[in-house]
Amino acid sequence: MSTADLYDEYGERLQSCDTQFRQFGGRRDFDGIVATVRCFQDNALLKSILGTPGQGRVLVIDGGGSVHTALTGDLIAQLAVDHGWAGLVINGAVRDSVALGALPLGIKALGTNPRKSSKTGAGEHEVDLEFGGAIFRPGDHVWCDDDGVVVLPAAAQ
Ligand SMILES: O=C([O-])CC(=O)C(=O)O
Repeated sequence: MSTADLYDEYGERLQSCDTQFRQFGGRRDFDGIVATVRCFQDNALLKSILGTPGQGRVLVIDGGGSVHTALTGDLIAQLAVDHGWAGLVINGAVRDSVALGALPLGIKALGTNPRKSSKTGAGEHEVDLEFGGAIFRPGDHVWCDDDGVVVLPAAAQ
């Protein structure tokens, strides 16, 4: 179902994220149960999460809107594919964008930067995130397509 059709069905029970993401993955329509991570210019934590079974979930990554460093490149995205993740929603940047477009993974992000992120592991996993006027809680359902990113709270399902 498209995000617009979902909005028509659920109305304001559905949250629509105002952030104007770009599409980078080889899958433009993707959805799944939300997992979350918050990290700022550091991608060791999200890499470790994407190395665990995704079971069709979407990892929502709040990088604080920074496009100063790339939070994901082709190696981390391939790790996500190999572990069964449906997609990534990144409030931050990616790199290796041409290679990302060839992967069977949804990837929404703000933009690109070739600069690497640090690898300290700083960040928080499975916390509630808020950006673009939407709240992403672990266990919610998120849908993404060319029109946007919408979230249905687990409580409204
Ligand atoms: O290692 C990194 O920081 C990200 C990266 O380039 C990749 O996933 O290929």
